[in-house]
Amino acid sequence: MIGKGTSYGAVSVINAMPCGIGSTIGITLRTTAVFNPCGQTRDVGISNDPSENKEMARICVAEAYKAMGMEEPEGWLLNISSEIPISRGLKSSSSACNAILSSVLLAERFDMEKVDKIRLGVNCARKAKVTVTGAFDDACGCDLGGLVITDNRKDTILFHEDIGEYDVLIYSPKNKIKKTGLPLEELRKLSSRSEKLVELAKTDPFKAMTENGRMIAAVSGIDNTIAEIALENGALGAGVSGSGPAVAMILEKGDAENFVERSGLIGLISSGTRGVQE
Ligand SMILES: Nc1ncnc2c1ncn2[C@@H]1O[C@H](COP(=O)(O)OP(=O)(O)OP(=O)(O)O)[C@@H](O)[C@H]1O
Ligand SMILES: O=C(O)C1=C[C@@H](O)[C@@H](O)[C@H](O)C1
Repeated sequence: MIGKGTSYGAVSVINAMPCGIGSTIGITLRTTAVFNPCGQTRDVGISNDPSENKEMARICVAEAYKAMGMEEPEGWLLNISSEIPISRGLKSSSSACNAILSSVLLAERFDMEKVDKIRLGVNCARKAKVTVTGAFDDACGCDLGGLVITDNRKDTILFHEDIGEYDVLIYSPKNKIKKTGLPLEELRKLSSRSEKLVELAKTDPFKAMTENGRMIAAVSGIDNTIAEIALENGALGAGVSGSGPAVAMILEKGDAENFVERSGLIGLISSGTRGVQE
């Protein structure tokens, strides 16, 4: 049977690299994976970025079969298609892990608890070395929606709540930032400042997002000017997402079009918050 899995994107409220606790807001950008166990070769296609590395996708398929206690078939076809640009800080790898695992489990008609599937995806990302902490915060934001705060050292959810509907605009430059070569030592020095944002995120996630973005941008040498322009023009929160270079902006529902006119910012990706999914 052919299996089709779907997951979504997320933007950062707190980057987990400094203190191990991270937070995200789920957004509506979508990733789809279609898995077909057939033939004699194992082929991966990433439609939105064909030259990207396929190792993580292969690991997801192998780990899904291991988790099901089944032998991986000799041949299969996997195609992933995503609205999320890769390696910009927009949780593309987490979303892809979730969608790929869902597609394989569905193809084999195998039931797995949602959070167990998310944890399996996080371990695939670790194995593929595309993450620093495992990014359980990102993976939960992508699959569960709403606002999540997680402890990535234990892969546990500390907080999960709906935040209502907002427009989300994203500035996603052409350059990619990979997980190798990040200033991890400098980022870890932000640990106590980052811990203070955890309580703030529960009551004012947009302010936490703004503060986090300023902190991460300063230490990583990423340009946060777009976020400051967005805030001057009425964004409720704005900042570098993940390790960048993308900048996410949260706006009142229905304000995106006027915001673009007011701010003069162009070439933004348009999305919205995604409500809590059980
Ligand atoms: N849509 C996708 N399909 C298949 N593999 C993907 C996809 N997105 C990411 N990957 C895998 O993850 C790697 C990129 O991981 P990286 O962590 O840099 O991206 P990201 O998840 O977009 O970034 P961030 O964690 O900062 O949000 C790619 O080289 C590829 O192996
Ligand atoms: O690779 C990681 O561990 C992470 C990547 C970024 O998206 C961060 O925002 C996230 O909190 C942790």
